Amino acid sequence: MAEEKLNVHLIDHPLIQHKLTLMRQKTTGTKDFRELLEEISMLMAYEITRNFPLKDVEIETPVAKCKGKMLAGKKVGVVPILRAGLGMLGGVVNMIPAARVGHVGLYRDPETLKPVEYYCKLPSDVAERMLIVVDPMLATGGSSSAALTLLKEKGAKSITLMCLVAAPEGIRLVNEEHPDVPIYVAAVDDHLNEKGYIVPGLGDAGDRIFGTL
Ligand SMILES: O=P(O)(O)OC[C@H]1O[C@H](OP(=O)(O)OP(=O)(O)O)[C@H](O)[C@@H]1O
Ligand SMILES: O=c1cc[nH]c(=O)[nH]1
Ligand SMILES: [Mg+2]
Repeated sequence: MAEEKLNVHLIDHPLIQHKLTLMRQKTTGTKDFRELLEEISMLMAYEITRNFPLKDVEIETPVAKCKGKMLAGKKVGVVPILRAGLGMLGGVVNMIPAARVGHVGLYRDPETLKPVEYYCKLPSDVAERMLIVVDPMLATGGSSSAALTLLKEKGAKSITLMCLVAAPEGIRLVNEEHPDVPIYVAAVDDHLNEKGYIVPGLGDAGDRIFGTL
């Protein structure tokens, strides 16, 4: 992938790599898996928001008046892709507590690997918000791409996609269908297997988060 010009950013902070390795291990149970995903999501949100614009404000401390900085610009919306995206929601909202939350429900048909939509509820001002779409797994890219298409149909203009583990196939598809959407990932894995699972990946994220294995 390295030589291609792709709209993808790897967030490979040592804490994230360590926690992701723990998540990948098949012996890691639901409680730890969920906690680690929330912690990584917080760290990724911290990185994604690094270039958020600031404005000067005048404040008064208990000691003196002074100038400070506060976030300026567009308000944020976080959109988890159900179910597994819910595992990343808490971490992002911890970092951006004023964010509104929309939900897009999609599952991947196990035979065709195509996304099937079953739910959509978004903030009414979605066109004015900077949306962060979260889903731990970007495999074929079908689910994320369908979610981005749906959000654009509903008026979204500014979207970032944040995934934990991606396959090169998924990055390529989302880049092709949504070149305007930057993708942030904690790892780019090797390939997809014949069932569309990311290799080495971490298995079925939704099942590991919710204990439905
Ligand atoms: O890139 P793709 O090939 O579309 O695969 C990735 C999708 O598959 C998983 O969801 P799943 O269908 O397992 O639903 P779930 O979150 O309800 O478990 C995952 O959370 C993504 O949404
Ligand atoms: O590896 C994969 C691929 C799709 N969905 C998952 O949860 N894991
Ligand atoms: Mg699943």
